Amino acid sequence: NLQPQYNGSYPAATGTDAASFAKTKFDFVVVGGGTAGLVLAYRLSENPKISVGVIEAGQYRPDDPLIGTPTAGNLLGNADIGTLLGNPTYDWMFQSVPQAALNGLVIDYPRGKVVGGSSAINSMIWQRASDVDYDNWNTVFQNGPGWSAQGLEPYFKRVESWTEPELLFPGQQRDPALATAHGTNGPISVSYDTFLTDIEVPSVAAANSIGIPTNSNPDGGNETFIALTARSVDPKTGLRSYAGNAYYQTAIGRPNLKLLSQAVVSKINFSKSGKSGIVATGVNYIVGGKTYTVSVEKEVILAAGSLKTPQILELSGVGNKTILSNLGIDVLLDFPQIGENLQDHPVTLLDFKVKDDVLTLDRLNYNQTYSYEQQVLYNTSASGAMSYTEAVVGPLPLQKTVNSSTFDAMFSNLTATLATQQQTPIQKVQYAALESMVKSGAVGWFELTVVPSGGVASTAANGSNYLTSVAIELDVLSSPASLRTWLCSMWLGTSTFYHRLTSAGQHINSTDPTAQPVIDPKFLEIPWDAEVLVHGSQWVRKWMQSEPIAGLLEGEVTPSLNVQSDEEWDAYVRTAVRTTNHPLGTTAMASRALGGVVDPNLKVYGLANVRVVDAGIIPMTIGVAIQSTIYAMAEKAADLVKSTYGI
Ligand SMILES: Cc1cc2nc3c(=O)[nH]c(=O)nc-3n(C[C@H](O)[C@H](O)[C@H](O)COP(=O)(O)OP(=O)(O)OC[C@H]3O[C@@H](n4cnc5c(N)ncnc54)[C@H](O)[C@@H]3O)c2cc1C
Repeated sequence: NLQPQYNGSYPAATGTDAASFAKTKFDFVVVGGGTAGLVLAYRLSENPKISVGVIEAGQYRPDDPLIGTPTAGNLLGNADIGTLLGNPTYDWMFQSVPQAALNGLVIDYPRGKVVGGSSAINSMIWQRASDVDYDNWNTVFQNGPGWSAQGLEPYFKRVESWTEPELLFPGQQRDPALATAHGTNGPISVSYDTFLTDIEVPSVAAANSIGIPTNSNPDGGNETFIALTARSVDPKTGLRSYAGNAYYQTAIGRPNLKLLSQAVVSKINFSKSGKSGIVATGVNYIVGGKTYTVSVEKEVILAAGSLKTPQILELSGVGNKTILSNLGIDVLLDFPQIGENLQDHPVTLLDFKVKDDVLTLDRLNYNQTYSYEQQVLYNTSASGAMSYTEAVVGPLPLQKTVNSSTFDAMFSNLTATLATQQQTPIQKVQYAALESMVKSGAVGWFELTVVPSGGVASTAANGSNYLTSVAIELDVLSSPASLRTWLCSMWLGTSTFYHRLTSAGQHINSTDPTAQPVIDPKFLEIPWDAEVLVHGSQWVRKWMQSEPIAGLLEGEVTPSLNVQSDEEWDAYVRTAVRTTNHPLGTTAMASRALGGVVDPNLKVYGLANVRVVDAGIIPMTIGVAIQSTIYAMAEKAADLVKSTYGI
């Protein structure tokens, strides 16, 4: 059985405590030691004259094998060493409110609660979106050319230490442009799987056989089609490379950087309005039931994630005045857009039983000899099944998965739906951008992924092998329509992502800073979203029925071939939707006129010295998984802060 390799004790000390932290003079206080927060902490504290304090609710767990070992915490949900998701040591374990369009289904929202944040618990897929997604931040959301594909490119590179792939998928060429797209000197190690199960290559070949080509350079500005995806794993050690070890641990000795773990920030304190807005003077945080206050000389940087940063603003009196007044919170700044515009990538899973002699990761769970051999291999050479992360991703243009009459019918339904909706200014431009993107066929609308194990969409029978295919909607219209989807596979499984335009949001309904906010992604409230998932799931079935993957499968388990008509698929999809864990947009970076919350310098409108740097600032879903984008944004944010103060 898999055993943890670490014999130290948790939580590890970070060299400060609640009382001494409160007495320290900080130029910057970063709220949230997660993905973006630790990039800021690392970069700002490069200057020894600048003092940086980070407050993180979770524990500091360096060298934790559950975080470090790629297959341990996520894929092997039933491994003896435990799981990351659904484990309160690592996960806030949020849940959505019952979803009206999903017959009251409640969606689990895992979020990292540990030094490193969600980068410590995520699936490590490392993708960059098509240029148009970033260019929209400049043109559509009016943030200026610095926020464009070209403006962000140096920051994507600054994050990465990229190693080229050893293995190639069917149809993949060695493209020198893939290397040019990546950086080689940054903190995060970016590499490719060196171990594959028996599932990936036949899956890619099957996609090729039904008209989906392999993209040899998905990171060079065009994300579309099937590719060998990069991952945030150090190829030398086989360990997850994340904000905790790549950024924080390498800066931990700096005397001007202090990180207080296991402390929950409850509010920002403000003084009277200055010339450029209301001035933050510091933050309150709670440790062991006691509230402490730390003051700040220059800025408070909120990096608590898209589901927590709005909560802290609202608890501090900055938000929708009706919500705040109802809770007895003094309103400092009425700002109804805070916590709105929640967007996410929904996903639907299909799973398939795989023939007994075909290798999937299930073997690690039911065959102790194999599991032991693989652990030895991992410990001695950082390779083998324990080093695996999902390798096959494919953001597909909608036109590749539905025929032109279905495409046209979907659009006329969408137009009819939108005609009945009142759209906010930001939703209007989001919809226009999404319409133009989907029609161009230049971006993925749903993404397929193959997960070579079971137990995700249905309960795995012991000793059997599975694959789950995932259909993820990528571009979703939040408040009226969801447009883009991601399809994945793993026992070969399927999931879906999308760009959404619904008045989805997340707000407080309690003054307790430890209470979870009300999270309402409003999944599938726009019929378009359900249609995308239905057609995406149907496409995944067709894919899995194509050779050479079909020959490895015993058959479809979930939803099963009993589901055939569009109506049956629709009913299935509404029971099966989950999140792919990419909530964003709740403090959108956009012009004030559009209803943005932060300006292009990431400063909250109306506040003199509070910035937000986390997934919440992304104004609209992008066509890929979002971690590399968040790291790049945070690197750029550090430059913006430095240039503000000439440091
Ligand atoms: C299960 C899962 C799988 C994912 N898989 C992938 C993937 O494969 N590829 C990909 O690209 N993306 C993936 N993502 C998404 C990606 O990891 C996240 O979007 C990204 O890490 C979020 O970064 P962030 O800085 O916005 O927030 P986070 O990294 O979540 O950081 C927020 C931090 O703030 C802390 N915090 C919150 N509130 C408070 C408070 N009041 N006081 C003190 N601290 C607080 C939190 O504990 C946390 O550490 C996944 C996410 C999850 C959860």
